Amino acid sequence: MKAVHFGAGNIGRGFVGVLLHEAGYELVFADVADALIGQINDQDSYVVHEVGEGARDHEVTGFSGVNSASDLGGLREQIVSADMITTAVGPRVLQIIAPTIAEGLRARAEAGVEGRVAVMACENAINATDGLAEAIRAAYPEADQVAIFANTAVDRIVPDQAPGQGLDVTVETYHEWAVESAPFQGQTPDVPGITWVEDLEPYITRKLFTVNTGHAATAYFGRQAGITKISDVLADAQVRSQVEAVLAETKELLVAKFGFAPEVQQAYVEKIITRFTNPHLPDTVERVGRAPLRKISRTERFVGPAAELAERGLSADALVAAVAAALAFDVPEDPESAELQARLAAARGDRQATDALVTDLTGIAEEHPLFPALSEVFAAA
Ligand SMILES: NC(=O)c1ccc[n+]([C@@H]2O[C@H](COP(=O)([O-])OP(=O)(O)OC[C@H]3O[C@@H](n4cnc5c(N)ncnc54)[C@H](O)[C@@H]3O)[C@@H](O)[C@H]2O)c1
Ligand SMILES: O=P(O)(O)OC[C@@H](O)[C@@H](O)[C@H](O)[C@H](O)CO
Repeated sequence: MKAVHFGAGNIGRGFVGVLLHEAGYELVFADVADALIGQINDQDSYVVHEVGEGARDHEVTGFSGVNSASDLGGLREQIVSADMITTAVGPRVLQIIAPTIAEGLRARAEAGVEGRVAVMACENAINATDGLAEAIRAAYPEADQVAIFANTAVDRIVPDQAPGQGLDVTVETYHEWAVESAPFQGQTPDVPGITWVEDLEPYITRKLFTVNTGHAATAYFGRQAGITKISDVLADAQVRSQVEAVLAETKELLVAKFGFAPEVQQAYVEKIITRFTNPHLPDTVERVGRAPLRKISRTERFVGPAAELAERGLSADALVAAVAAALAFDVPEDPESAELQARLAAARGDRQATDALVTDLTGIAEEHPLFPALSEVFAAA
């Protein structure tokens, strides 16, 4: 069995790669980072080091790399003979890789390969595979004849890796990979690390609006407090209470929307806070806060739940405070942070312009009940 995995970064090597290797898959990493692909092809193995309680090392072997920008022929060949295609490239990159996957699927159909290849986007976004599938179908309308598309939710904290570590990856012990089973019609691939679920929506929404909402709030409030390491941030009593207030709001929504028992959701929140405070995990507010434009967008971890709370007449004050902290995320090396700061600077002092920015960046229109609160924080930014 062979899996082609797009994105040989933290989650690619430290999560999807190791679970597929342990399920017996040969791995082909596709990435645009030439030096990384060179390293992958030079090495026979790498190690995934878990840190924290119950940690152990996992050796990954049986992999190769293909440069998906410069070796389109090689990539196409790999897709023709793959049993699975996974991605961990970032939600906004899916549109970029879709035409390449479409080409591979077309070649697969032309070669008459039997069996459909499973395509699963492993990104922090609701229904990421649906978006990828739509873009693939736009380039190759017969894609469903050769591929099965399934949405997933992936959860494992994998920080940026220290330079000089080669391909080895340091990760937390915890991991969860939930995938919707329905598209496979009873024939789900045999991957012991995957939890198959009939309805993914509660899983992915709860993951995004608890783990990622809490994580991003920790990063933005933590950076404002001048703290760099994620595990240090929650030792600050004020930041901790801000993060807890944010998670109390998303808890209220998740309990009301999906019927999770309040005590079960509270236990989930507490477990997640323990994961954030793992002192052995070298994670930073800059990594966790990366791409703030994506993180304050309409369906994402702050505005997504805040909008639904406001529509239900419930408070979203803590989430709005987290958006305010996100607007203060000024990290010039992060392209989205640089763009955010430039756009805020251009609008500053002009209420019409800052209000227009609210709608442009968060997708919240003037008539929405969340608009007045967002209007205030954008005007103050
Ligand atoms: N790191 C985590 O803790 C974590 C956990 C769960 C989910 N995720 C999600 O996984 C995805 C990847 O995150 P990450 O932390 O591994 O990021 P990363 O930056 O470590 O890895 C992304 C990789 O994608 C590659 N890439 C970029 N554009 C590409 C393209 N056009 N074609 C092929 N490869 C391309 C990059 O070169 C890089 O190697 C994101 O959606 C993220 O939200 C991350
Ligand atoms: O990857 P992002 O940028 O969507 O979010 C940053 C972190 O919150 C994220 O990578 C978490 O570590 C991960 O989602 C945990 O499962």
